[in-house]
Amino acid sequence: MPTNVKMTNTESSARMLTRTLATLAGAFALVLAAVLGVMSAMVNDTNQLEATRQRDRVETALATQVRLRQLRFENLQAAGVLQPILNSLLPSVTLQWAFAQVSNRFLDFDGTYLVTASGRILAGVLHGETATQADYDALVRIRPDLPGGTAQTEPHGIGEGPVTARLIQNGADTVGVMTADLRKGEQTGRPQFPEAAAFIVGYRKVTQAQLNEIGLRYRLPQLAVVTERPVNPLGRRDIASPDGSVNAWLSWTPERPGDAMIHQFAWALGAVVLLFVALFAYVFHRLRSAAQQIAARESQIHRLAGQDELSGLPNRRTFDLRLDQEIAQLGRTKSGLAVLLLDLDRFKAVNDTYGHNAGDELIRQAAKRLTTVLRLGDTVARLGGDEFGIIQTHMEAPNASAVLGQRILDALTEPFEIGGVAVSIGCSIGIAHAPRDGADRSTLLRLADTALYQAKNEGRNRYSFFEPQMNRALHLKRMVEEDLRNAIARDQLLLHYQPQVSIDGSSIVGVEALVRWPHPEHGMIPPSEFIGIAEERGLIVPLSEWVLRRACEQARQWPGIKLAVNVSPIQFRHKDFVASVIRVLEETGFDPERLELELTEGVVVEDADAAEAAMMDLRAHGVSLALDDFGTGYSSLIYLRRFAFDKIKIDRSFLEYMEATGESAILVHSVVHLGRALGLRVCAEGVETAEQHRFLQAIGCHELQGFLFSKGVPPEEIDRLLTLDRPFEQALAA
Ligand SMILES: Nc1nc2c(ncn2[C@@H]2O[C@@H]3COP(=O)(O)O[C@H]4[C@@H](O)[C@H](n5cnc6c(=O)[nH]c(N)nc65)O[C@@H]4COP(=O)(O)O[C@H]3[C@H]2O)c(=O)[nH]1
Repeated sequence: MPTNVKMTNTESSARMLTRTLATLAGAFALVLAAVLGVMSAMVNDTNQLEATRQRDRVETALATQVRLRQLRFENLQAAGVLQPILNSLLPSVTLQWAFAQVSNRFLDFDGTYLVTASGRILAGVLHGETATQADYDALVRIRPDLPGGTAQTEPHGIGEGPVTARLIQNGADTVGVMTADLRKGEQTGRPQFPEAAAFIVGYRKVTQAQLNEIGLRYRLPQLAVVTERPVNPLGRRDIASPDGSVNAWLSWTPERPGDAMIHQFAWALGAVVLLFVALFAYVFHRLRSAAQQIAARESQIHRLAGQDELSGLPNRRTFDLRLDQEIAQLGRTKSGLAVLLLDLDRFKAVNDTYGHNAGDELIRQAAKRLTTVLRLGDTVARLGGDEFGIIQTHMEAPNASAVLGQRILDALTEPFEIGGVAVSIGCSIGIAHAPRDGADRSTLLRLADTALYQAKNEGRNRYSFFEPQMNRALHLKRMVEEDLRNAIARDQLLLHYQPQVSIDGSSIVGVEALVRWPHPEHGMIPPSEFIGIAEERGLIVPLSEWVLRRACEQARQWPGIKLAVNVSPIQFRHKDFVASVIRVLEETGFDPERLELELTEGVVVEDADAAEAAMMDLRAHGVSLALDDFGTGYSSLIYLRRFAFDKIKIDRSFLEYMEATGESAILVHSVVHLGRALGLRVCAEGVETAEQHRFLQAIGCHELQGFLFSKGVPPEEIDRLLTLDRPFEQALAA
């Protein structure tokens, strides 16, 4: 929000505190985030490193298994056990026997085969028994790169040199298949001929017991073969199926030393965070109390200096002192002085709409403008809220305060820019003169206040001078207000009802409730004299609720006709208005379809959106709406279209002048046509003559109301009229 006025010290202290705290909180959050970030990175790195190591250990474990077998071969060769089998062309029975000895004693496979390079078995042992070519061929189907298989490649897999192995998933079984190439290494000197033994092929089914043992030895927790792919790539190793696809995995649970570390140090970390929080809370507390002390001292200084903190203007105390001083000077100079009391119009609306900061800014800007319109020696003070006081001194010319009043109005009606929004307000000013109206402070202030009240009543955005009759009028109003309050509380008001009649005058289609106040001393007071006061003095809401409740109770006994009730704009704008109507309808059991609320244009002019919402709400509950006094205000077509009234009531002033001026007749004619075109019912008010009746009937008006048929009458009279067949026959015949 742009601010042209210097910030007060209280504000600067508060802002300083907020900024310091924000910086502190930011630094704290940064340090904490950095510590947590570093720790998390460390934990991740450690976990990752260990997982990679584990992965390597799996490969080592598998390679070691192969290396173990290779060593055995080397030992067998070194011991000369293999030579006789390989070099001599033994008869097959002898070869089988010799090979069985070797494989049983030195090789721990489920099946072992001595095969030629083309895959023919020379000897074989399967589970301790003699194996056949078919047994070997079954193994070749699992691993086609074995001698005699369809794959063209050399046997390969885990391990280097003559002995290699592979893990294969065959159905539900995991099998380790190993080949030892007898042609490599020691055997290279051996004579080669096609049917010579070229490979020893062994296979073994992998069991969980073996995996457990390997897992234990190589620190690979839960090492197992699984058929569901483990998510963590560092916790699995593919096991290919014979066709090359991968549907099984060697899986283990990677160890997470980083997590273990964090668990171990969690308490220490918690303690550090707690320490930081405690430190932050302590600094926060110290800073806040320091700022509060500064603010309290500053405001004390302001008060002692007689200054209003928000606006920077003198405060009420200074204003009073200066006024006393100026009044004391009056006798010595010939010139008078004026006291101006000023209220900002619509200040509350700005505060409510844009918030308190906007309200404060408005006060500051208004204060600044006020100081610019004053002459040297005059005083402007902020008396509280949106109220300002001005002492105008050295008034040689009697109209000087009118000139100042106008200057103030001009200055304050210029739009203000608040938070980038142009805000228009106005002000009301009450002026009292000394010594003419009074010569002491309290009298002058009271009279200026009376004049201010008058200015507001006359429609705001104006200045009023105090005049002696204002006192009397005010006194009268206060008296009426008091009496009216009592009359409502003691149920002393009455309702009269004026019939609304069908266009041919034959029957009553509705009644309009009209409030009456039989005053014990002043007799019957008409509503035109007290509704305004009730609106001004905040009595309209209880009064209206009383009227609606009583009308609903009494009209319950008149089935089939409408009940029209007047609604004051102030009452309508009350936030609980719709709720109170619905509540009264429920409590009295009155049919909402029979209730018609008469609204004036004033209702919709000020806040059209809120009015529309309330009207929709009422209509949704079945209540109908009539636009009263049509023709006296804006008579805007827009209202008729937008607000979906059910009925318009042509103001009685039109009928009054109809006979005198042809123009009124044309207007009435037009309004009836307009109403009909918009699909509304049209009721003419103030029908006093049979001629008016005939005219309205001829132009297509729907309903009539007026003294020709009946005045507002007590409910008993409506009872009687409703029993008659053609209640107004006589009146119409006259
Ligand atoms: N000269 C003449 N006058 C006629 C004729 N027909 C009706 N009137 C008068 O015109 C007024 C019609 O009410 P309104 O326009 O709503 O005007 C009403 C309405 O605005 C207000 N009012 C009355 N009762 C209530 C109420 O309960 N609540 C509120 N908010 N306002 C009310 O006071 C106004 C005046 O009410 P009333 O004095 O009862 O005056 C009534 C009625 O007596 C006629 O043919 N000739």
